[in-house]
Amino acid sequence: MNTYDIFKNLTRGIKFNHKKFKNDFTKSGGGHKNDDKPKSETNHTPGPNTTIQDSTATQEAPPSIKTEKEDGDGGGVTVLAGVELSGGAADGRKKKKKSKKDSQQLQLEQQQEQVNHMRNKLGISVWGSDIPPPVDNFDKVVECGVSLVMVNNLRNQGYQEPTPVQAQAWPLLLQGRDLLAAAPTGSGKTAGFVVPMLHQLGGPQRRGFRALILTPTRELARQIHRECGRLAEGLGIRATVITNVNKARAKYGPQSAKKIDVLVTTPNRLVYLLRESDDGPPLSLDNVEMLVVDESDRLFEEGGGKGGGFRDQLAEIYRACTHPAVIRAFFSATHSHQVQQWCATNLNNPAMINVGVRNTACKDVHQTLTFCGDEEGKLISLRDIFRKGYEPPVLVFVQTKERAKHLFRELVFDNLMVDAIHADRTQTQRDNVVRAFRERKIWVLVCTELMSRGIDFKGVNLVINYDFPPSTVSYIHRVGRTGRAGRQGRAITFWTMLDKPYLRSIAQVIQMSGQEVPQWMLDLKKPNKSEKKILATQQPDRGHLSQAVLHEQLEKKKKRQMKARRNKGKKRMPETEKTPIGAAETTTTPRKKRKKDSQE
Ligand SMILES: Nc1ncnc2c1ncn2[C@@H]1O[C@H](COP(=O)(O)OP(=O)(O)OP(=O)(O)O)[C@@H](O)[C@H]1O
Repeated sequence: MNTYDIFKNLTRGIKFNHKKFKNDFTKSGGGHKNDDKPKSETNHTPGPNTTIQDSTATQEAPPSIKTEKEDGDGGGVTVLAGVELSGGAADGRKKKKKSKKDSQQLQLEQQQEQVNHMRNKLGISVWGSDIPPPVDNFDKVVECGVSLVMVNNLRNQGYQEPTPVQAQAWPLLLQGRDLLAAAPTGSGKTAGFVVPMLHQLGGPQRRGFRALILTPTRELARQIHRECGRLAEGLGIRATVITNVNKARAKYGPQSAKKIDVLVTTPNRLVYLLRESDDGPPLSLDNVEMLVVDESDRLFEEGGGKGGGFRDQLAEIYRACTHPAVIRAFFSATHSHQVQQWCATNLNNPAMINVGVRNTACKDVHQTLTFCGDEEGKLISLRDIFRKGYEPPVLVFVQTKERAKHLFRELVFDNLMVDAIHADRTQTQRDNVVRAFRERKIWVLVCTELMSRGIDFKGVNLVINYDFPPSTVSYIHRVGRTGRAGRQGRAITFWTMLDKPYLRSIAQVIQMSGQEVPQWMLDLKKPNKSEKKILATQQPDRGHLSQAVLHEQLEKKKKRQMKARRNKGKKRMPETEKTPIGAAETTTTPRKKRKKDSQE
């Protein structure tokens, strides 16, 4: 290759600006063709836009290369489209950078548009910085680093794709972000935190508890424990649930606890164990890398457990998780402003996600409100539903454990295969009832608020709110025991005049989930502050569930009174020890009078 060839290659496409470099051009004898120039090249006739970098070279710009004029800027030398070298070189660089930036920006905007479209389709809203796109199929989940073993475990459960909450929560938690997630009942929140948790743990490490899941009830803790087991199959990770604190003390001692990676429990049991002080607490949370609070709004409530409310217990547990890089995740079907505020203040760059319309009932549940007049009317309506034919299993919610007992006694002779679950039953009884209901040995389960949250009974077809729920949050969770994982369900809520002040708010929740309610219910007066307070703090006095219950209670009362009278008779002092008649006044002087007398 001679010098000309080298020069030609180097200056290919370069244009010379005659006007700008006129003087230099004249000085160097411009216009004289180079003698070294090959014949073929000399045949080129420079056109008006043909640029010449040096008098020695004449080059026609290739069609792909833009000329200055095409660029609309008369000052520079164009080497490649949009890139100028001399004259306006700086401008050109800027322009190139700008257009590169523009195209990158455009690409980013297009990607964001696609992500937004996907989120809209899945009903996901997000808050926080750098939220990764949702993973809407299992291939993308594998791309995020989740092991094939775990994805196969998900497929073995019959799951075909992630649910919306999983699609958005998984990539966030896999990145180690703190998270607050709200998604409808039955939308797969459990796997939403269990999958990234198991991924985070990797495999067994014999370092003690490395993940902790808190739930408000023992039943829910057991259920989550079971799900952990199913999804951890083949990973070697072990999970446990605290069923008995006394056994737990021995079981989770310094040696044995090391084998178990995941602890699922209610806060009060854990706090009890953490407070053991003689030889230090029997279990340690120092190695917990992931803390999950399920039903987080419930666990932020002040009341709710022995030894302080849930919130105090949660704070104690939170303090005991001392690992510097602990990931914290809060999940619930109902969003609480209080939890959101707390998370925004106390978590590390938290992400917040919401699926569907906030604080509304699952849209797959067909909901109705039935006026029953009074308590007798409710019982008649209930029997009517059963008489007309129903598809078990059915959950019937009542206000208190006493009412659960009474309704059970009413229904037990109706040939319904009925049982009841409430806090007065022993843990073994509760476990047996839950098992029997899952196995369809029980068709109708009378229950209290205890069963309203989180419990996943497959295929519950009907929920009956026999007693009006105490709040919209309670309503959402109760009716959410049906219509799970995309199945259809039905919920009937009985009401009497006692419930009228609170009818409007429940009617609104039903309307928000896309269903029709009579306009007059929506037009009812809003409960005032004091009514709201009363509803939130005390249950309405509903009287007796039925005449039979009333009769039974009267009988019981009579028996109690008779027994008390008998006991009183037995306790009377023997005749000889009786106070002399004259002294009776002094011994029976009322306390108030005695005090007054002494003051005098
Ligand atoms: N990806 C999925 N595809 C299909 N079904 C799923 C999927 N993930 C979970 N499920 C099923 O959905 C049902 C409800 O899941 P889960 O109990 O986790 O709901 P949840 O959102 O926690 O409800 P709740 O708010 O009532 O606690 C379960 O039976 C579960 O097996």
